[in-house]
Amino acid sequence: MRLCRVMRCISPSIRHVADGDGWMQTTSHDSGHNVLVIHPKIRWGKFSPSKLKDPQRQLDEAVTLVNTLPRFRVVQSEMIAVDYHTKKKTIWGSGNVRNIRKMAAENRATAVMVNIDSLTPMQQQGLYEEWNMPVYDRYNIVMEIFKFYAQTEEARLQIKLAEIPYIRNRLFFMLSSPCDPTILHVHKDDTNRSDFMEALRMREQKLRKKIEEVKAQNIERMEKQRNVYPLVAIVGYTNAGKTSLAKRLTGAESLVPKDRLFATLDTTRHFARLPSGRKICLTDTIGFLSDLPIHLIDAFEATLAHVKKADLIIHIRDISHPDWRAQSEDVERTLKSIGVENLEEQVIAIDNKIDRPEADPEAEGDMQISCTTGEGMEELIGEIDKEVQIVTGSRPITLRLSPGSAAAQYLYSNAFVREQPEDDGAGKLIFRVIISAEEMPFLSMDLKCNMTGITNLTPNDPINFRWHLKVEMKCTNCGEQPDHWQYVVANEILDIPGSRGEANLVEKCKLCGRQNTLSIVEDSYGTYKAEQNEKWQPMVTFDCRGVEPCDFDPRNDWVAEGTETGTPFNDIDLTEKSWADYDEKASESTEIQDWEIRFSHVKPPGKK
Ligand SMILES: Nc1nc2c(ncn2[C@@H]2O[C@H](COP(=O)(O)OP(=O)(O)OP(=O)(O)O)[C@@H](O)[C@H]2O)c(=O)[nH]1
Ligand SMILES: [Mg+2]
Repeated sequence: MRLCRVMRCISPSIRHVADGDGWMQTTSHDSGHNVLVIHPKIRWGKFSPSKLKDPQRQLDEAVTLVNTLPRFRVVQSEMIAVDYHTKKKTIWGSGNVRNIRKMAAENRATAVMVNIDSLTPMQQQGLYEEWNMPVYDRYNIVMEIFKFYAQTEEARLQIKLAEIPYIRNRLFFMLSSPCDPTILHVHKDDTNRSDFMEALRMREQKLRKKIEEVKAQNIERMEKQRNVYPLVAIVGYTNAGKTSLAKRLTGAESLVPKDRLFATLDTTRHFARLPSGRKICLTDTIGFLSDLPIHLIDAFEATLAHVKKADLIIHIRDISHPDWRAQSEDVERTLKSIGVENLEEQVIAIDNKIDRPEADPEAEGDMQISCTTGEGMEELIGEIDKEVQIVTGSRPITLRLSPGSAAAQYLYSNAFVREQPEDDGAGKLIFRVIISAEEMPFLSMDLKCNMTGITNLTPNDPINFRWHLKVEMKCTNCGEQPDHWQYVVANEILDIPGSRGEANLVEKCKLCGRQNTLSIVEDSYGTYKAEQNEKWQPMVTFDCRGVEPCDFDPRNDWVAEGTETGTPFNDIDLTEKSWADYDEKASESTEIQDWEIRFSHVKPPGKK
């Protein structure tokens, strides 16, 4: 009788399949269900669970997952043993299948959740026929949660992509075994296309393209930010305390920890200042969960790009959870699957919730904390500071600088100065700071060219020479690209508006209003020497704050001398970035070719 009812809906459904393209996964969180949750506990064999995973905890987690959905309510949960594996069409033998049907009826359940990562369409159909009610797996429930709670466009796109392999697999199944698609949690929207597989492929392609764009934007934003701040990502099993930790470290009001699985579905960025004065960009991320199909993680690639690209990853573990070891393994496995290769070096493991009586005293993470009481937080911040210094290659250095110099102001305004600088008694201050090469405000302009018959190429009068540069804004608030040439002259000194400092170039950012400056470092001029021909050689050093040169136009007024003869060449024109002449004394031609410029960070002049 039940079978007949199912069969009656097969033919129209299959016609739909052949006609339409707009296949979607159904969402049931609007209508809701009374759910019977069954965990198939594998008794023995190679598919029996890892010793770290307690089946009762797995069942408890499934109950929490289902109850996370607003209109879903677990009415009963049971563990029912199964031999060897869960691959049979109805998972259990007929006796257990009958018992589950009875249990569902007694508890007035309207749906059953079988706690395995994903049921095959054949199992979903087989169990539906046995129980005559929708059958969910872990994947279905997680997708329902994601769909209900996703807030941003990025999360929604990723969810849509994650559905596609599921829908494709169901549609293939329906071609050979027609059934009501809603049994398999798919339905069709109103659009009609005959080549539905092709339509699905097109949809996947479009989504992938959009997600690639989002990912590229995320990476670009991160790379830009990384130029300024080290990136620290917080990861962990869902509900471990990631958001709580991010809130503790940054004080961000917008972060609201919740006692709910997958409370965070989108990556958010926040800033924190470490004791060394270094500012870091901290990301709170989506939680991990065991036994999820890999394509679901793949689909969240754009969001997880923040983790992959992080300089340091904090893995927070809820050690008050009885299964924290298994959860920790799941997180490490997921990190590896998204391409984090060097867990030992890149990740610090933090044990959270030590205030709870259930906290495992034998947990052996790198540090122990409680986000609720704040215990261990100071040590953790010190550890993050130390790790960030290591990963960014920062080290303590001593600088002797003039009090009003641009470099001294750079150190102050970027909070590198943590202790009062000492007066050296000769008008300079001695700064002791922790800084990485990338954060140095000094940029060397290096030249590589091929010179024939000449040496000691240099501007004719370096301190009055016009260094024509394209200057890029580096202030964090915007990313203005340069479109014009401007020049700096060492002898032309400008006041920095609103400060007592001076610089050779002052540029106010049109977008953020910040005064950015560039100065030529005194006596930093180099000459291009024949002995190092075709090798990078420094020509001048710039002190940059908020701006950086990215191109140089040599123009004219350069000098050099014959390599063997010392013949002076006093008016070399490099407008074409090449030059040719003749050295009478040596009876040979002289040339400059293959002109190339690069800018590289260097140690500050005056470093002790
Ligand atoms: N007792 C105690 N509770 C904590 C601690 N840290 C976090 N919590 C609680 O644990 C729950 C989950 O915290 P969240 O910070 O939202 O966890 P999450 O890892 O961001 O969770 P998802 O975003 O859902 O993956 C909240 O109710 C927190 O108040 C702690 O150290 N001790
Ligand atoms: Mg969270």
